[in-house]
Amino acid sequence: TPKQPIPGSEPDIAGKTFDYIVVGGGLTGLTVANRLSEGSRQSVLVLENGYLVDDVSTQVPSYANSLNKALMYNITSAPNVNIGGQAKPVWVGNVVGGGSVVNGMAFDRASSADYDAWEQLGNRGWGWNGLLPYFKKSTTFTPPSTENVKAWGTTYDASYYGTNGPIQASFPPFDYPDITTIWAAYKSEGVPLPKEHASGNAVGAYWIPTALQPKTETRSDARNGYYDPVKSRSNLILATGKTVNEVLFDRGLLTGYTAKGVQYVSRKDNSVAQVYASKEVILAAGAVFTPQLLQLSGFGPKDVLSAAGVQVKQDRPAIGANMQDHPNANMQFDLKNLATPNPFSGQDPAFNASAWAQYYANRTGPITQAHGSSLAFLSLQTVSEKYESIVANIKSQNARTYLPAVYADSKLLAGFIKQRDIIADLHSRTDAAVAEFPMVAFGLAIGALQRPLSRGTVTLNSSNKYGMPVVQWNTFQNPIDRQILVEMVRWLRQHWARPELNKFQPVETVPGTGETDDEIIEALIQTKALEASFAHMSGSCSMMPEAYGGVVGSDLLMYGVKRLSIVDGSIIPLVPATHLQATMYAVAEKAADIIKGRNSIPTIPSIFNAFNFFA
Ligand SMILES: Cc1cc2nc3c(=O)[nH]c(=O)nc-3n(C[C@H](O)[C@H](O)[C@H](O)COP(=O)(O)OP(=O)(O)OC[C@H]3O[C@@H](n4cnc5c(N)ncnc54)[C@H](O)[C@@H]3O)c2cc1C
Repeated sequence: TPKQPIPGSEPDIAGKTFDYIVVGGGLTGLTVANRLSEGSRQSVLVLENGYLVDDVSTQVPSYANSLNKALMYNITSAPNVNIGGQAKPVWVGNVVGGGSVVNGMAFDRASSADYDAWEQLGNRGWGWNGLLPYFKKSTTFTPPSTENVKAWGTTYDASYYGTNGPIQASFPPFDYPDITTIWAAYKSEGVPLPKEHASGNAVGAYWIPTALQPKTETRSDARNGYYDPVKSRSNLILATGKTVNEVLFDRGLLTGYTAKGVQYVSRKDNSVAQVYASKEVILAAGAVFTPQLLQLSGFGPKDVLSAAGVQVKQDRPAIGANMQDHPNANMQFDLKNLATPNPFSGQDPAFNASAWAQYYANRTGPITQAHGSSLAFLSLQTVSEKYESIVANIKSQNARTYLPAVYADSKLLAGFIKQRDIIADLHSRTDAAVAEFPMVAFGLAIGALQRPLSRGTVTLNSSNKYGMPVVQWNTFQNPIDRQILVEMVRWLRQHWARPELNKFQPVETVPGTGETDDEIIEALIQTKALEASFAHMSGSCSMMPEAYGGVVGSDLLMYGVKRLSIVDGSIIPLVPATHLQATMYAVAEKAADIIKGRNSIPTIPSIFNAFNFFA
């Protein structure tokens, strides 16, 4: 059971002014705060809703195999008619470190094509080449041990990783024996086997590191990587248990809206206070709460704001649109003859006790493992013989048909059409993945769709604007997403019928039935095996040109206002085919450089500034 959170000290911040205010002390917020407070010249305040939590559930890798609900928000999505009216949990960390403290610890990247797509969407400098230095800067890589390589055949190329970044990427000194059999099936299947997925070629079956501190075999996260080592800096203040509920603006006749600070509620006593930023307010509240905060502040679709009783400052349909994730089918196979140990061995109290004793004695054994180190990300060509017709259908669809109502906005629609063209291209290629199949040593066979065409929304709750926002993924609104997921189910069925896996005598139990597309989807719905999310919410305040429905530009400044930037998962314009954390560390590192760069320019005398001569 997690220990009670530590409220920490209550810094005296109310009414004060800082150079930067960072809203959200999660993965990206702590990364940016660390870098901006380097050199002790700039003051940085981080306001985080959660608390500092130190306990076994946040540190020991095997805990990452279950959901740490105590440290997450309690949110359920809106019901979705396309998945049988089901509402799904929305997983977001509510703790200092955010998602990095509760996530599954998988530490991987997408292919270069996924990031180059961001640049193609009009974001100069945000392609693979622009991000690679920041992937490196954020990370320290420790290669797998010689024994590990010998036992499992782990491959890697250290040159694509960093050597002294705050986040530790390493390999647990353990895997289950059956993983070798699972790998044998992939190898004989003829899928690509890249030596190192982090090279920009992340298509095929490959080994990935875990966000894991190799000396202690404990979680490496934004809290212990980016905050703890610098928390004594006098110019960096973290205030926990603070819920920011409004960005405050000055409004000048000629200058428009300029962010000047934020308002927050202290969870301890419900008191309300304001703090001010002289340089920038930086939003890092994540893809669910950043759009909510902007809408609470008067920026968003005007019907949504009005319905919730928020005065509209700017009608901005794009804020809360373009939301993406990785919807997935959780198939299950009953497997016989699992080797020992296997992921169920921990149910035996004696085995469990010895595993913990081994972990405490020498940091080895099953407790060191989170979700494992083996993944398969495959292209559409590998997954489906119908790939050509699927791509043709994407191109010939009327783009507006399968989008939420807010896409009546012509800019949002233009952005979607541009994204759709890129998706069609990536779906037709072999150097970008469309499907993830995590490799595990038991019968859970997940297929996660990597580049959906359906678009979700995050909007204020009209009956309680300060309550949890309405998250609607609109999973499968676009029938092509559904079709590809069905093809992935078929691919998994063929995979489990392979001779290399015969020893398990696999019997599909979930969904267990279904031959046609409709039958498969219906069976997945009935068995509650369809999930809307891989906890990879992104895109809800996208970085794109304004003409494409972007909310921030490639400088991360929000359009239409001044001194307000966004650095979290909401800026991802097109969700990449990967788990998100390594990407978000790189994004936040790059964001910090951009923000530092623009604020080190000598200040223009205010008289000129007021008239916007140099803007
Ligand atoms: C259960 C789970 C499993 C995951 N598994 C993996 C994985 O295995 N590998 C991987 O690569 N990625 C994984 N991820 C995804 C990854 O952790 C996220 O993409 C990443 O944390 C996003 O970073 P962020 O900074 O955008 O948001 P977050 O890390 O979520 O940070 C946002 C922070 O803002 C705070 N906040 C929100 N609203 C307010 C407000 N109004 N006022 C003050 N503070 C606020 C939140 O409490 C939170 O701490 C997982 C995520 C989850 C939740």
